Amino acid sequence: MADKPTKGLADVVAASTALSDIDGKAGRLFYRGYDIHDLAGRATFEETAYLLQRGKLPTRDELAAYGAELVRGRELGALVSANISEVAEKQKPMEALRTLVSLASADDPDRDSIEAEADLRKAARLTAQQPLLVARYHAARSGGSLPDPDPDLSIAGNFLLQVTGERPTARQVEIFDACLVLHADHTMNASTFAARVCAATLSDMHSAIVAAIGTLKGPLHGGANEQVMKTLESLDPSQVAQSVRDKLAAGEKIMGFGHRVYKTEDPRATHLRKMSEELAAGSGDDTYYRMSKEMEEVVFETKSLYPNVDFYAATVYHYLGIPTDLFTPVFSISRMSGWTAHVIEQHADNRLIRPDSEYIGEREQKWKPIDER
Ligand SMILES: CC(=O)SCCNC(=O)CCNC(=O)[C@H](O)C(C)(C)COP(=O)(O)OP(=O)(O)OC[C@H]1O[C@@H](n2cnc3c(N)ncnc32)[C@H](O)[C@@H]1OP(=O)(O)O
Ligand SMILES: O=C([O-])CC(=O)C(=O)O
Repeated sequence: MADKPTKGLADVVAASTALSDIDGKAGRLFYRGYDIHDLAGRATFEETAYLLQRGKLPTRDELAAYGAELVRGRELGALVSANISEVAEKQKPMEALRTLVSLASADDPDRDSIEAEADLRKAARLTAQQPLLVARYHAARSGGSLPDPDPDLSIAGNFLLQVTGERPTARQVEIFDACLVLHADHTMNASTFAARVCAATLSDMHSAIVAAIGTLKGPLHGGANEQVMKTLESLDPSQVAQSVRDKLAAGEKIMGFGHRVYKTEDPRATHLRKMSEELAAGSGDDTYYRMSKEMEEVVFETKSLYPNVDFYAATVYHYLGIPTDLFTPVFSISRMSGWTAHVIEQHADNRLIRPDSEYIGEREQKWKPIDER
C-alpha cells in the first residue's frame, strides 16, 4: 500500500538539477551558482540563456556565435505562417502559443530527435522564436504590420519594438532585458516540472515545451501577472486598503502574493519593485505603482505574505506599454531558456518520472449489467 501523499508535492525533491537553486529562507536565487542579484542588470538575457543551456557564461566569441544562431533560428516555419491569423482570431495568447509552438515543431529541422546536439539547436531556436511568435500573434490579431527586427537590438529590444510599434529607449531595453533575466529559471516550478515529466518519457523538446506553456498559463503560476494588472484596474485608487482587506476577509487570494518556496521576499520582486517605481515616475502617472505599494503593505499586515515575481512584473510591463494579456506570454519568452535547459538536462541523465498515488476510491465493487444499475 502506498504512503500518504504530500499534497501538491510540497517539499518533495523531484529532480536533481545544476541549473538553479533557491534558498527560500534567505530569499536567494542562483543560476548555475551565480546570484540573481549579480546577474540582473549586468548579464543580458542572451548571456543568461547561454549560461542555462550551455553550462557556463559565454566568452565574447561564444556569445557572438550564439547570437548569430538565435538570429538564424528565429525564422518561423510555413505551418505557423499559414495558420497564425486563424489562431490569433480564435485563441487567447497562451492558448495560441501552445498551438503555435506545436505547429513550429513541424518545420524544425531536428523535429523529434532527442540527441544532445539536436536538443541544443532546438533550445536556441525555441528561445529565438518565442518573442517573435508573441509579436506576430499580436500583429495578426490587431491587423497591424510587424516592424522588421532591428539587427542592432537584442531580443528584449526587438520584442518591445515589435509589440509596441515604437523604438524603445535604451533604458526601457535594459529594464526589460533584466526582467527576462529574472524570469529565466526557477528550480522545480510547475511548468518546468511538467516539461521534465514529458521529456522523461523520451518525448521531444517541443512536446515538453507545449506541456510547460499549458502549465505556465494557470493563474496560480505564470498567469498571475495578468491577474495582478486586472486587480489593479478593478480597484478604486482611493479604496485600495479597504478593498484588499475585504477580499482577504472573504477568503479570496490576492494574485501576485505568496510562494511555495520563499518564506521571505522573493529576490526577483526586489528588482521588479524598483523598476516599477522608476518607470512609474517616468510615465507621469504613478497611480498603479502607488496602489501596488499599498496592496503590498496591507497583504503583509493582514496575512504576512510577500509579493512574488508576478506582482511588480505586472506594472513594469504595463509601464513598458505591453498589453495586459501578453504578460504571461512575456514570462514564457524568458522561461523558454530555462525549460529548454531542463529538457536538455533531463535527456542527458534520464529516468521515467512516475510517482505513486494513494487510492481513495471504492473497493471490491460488484459488476452489474447496464439494465440493473
Ligand atoms: C511565477 C509564479 O508561479 S509565482 C506564484 C504566482 N501565483 C500567485 O501569485 C497566485 C496567488 N498565490 C497563491 O495562490 C499561492 O501563494 C501559491 C500558489 C503561489 C503557493 O501555493 P501553496 O504553497 O500551495 O500555498 P497555499 O495556497 O496552500 O497557501 C497557504 C496559505 O496562505 C494563504 N495564501 C497563499 N497565497 C495567498 C494569496 N495570494 N492571497 C491570500 N492568501 C494566500 C492560503 O489561503 C493558505 O491559507 P490557509 O492556510 O489559511 O488555508
Ligand atoms: O517556483 C515557483 O513555484 C513559481 C515561480 O516563482 C517561478 O516559476 O518563477
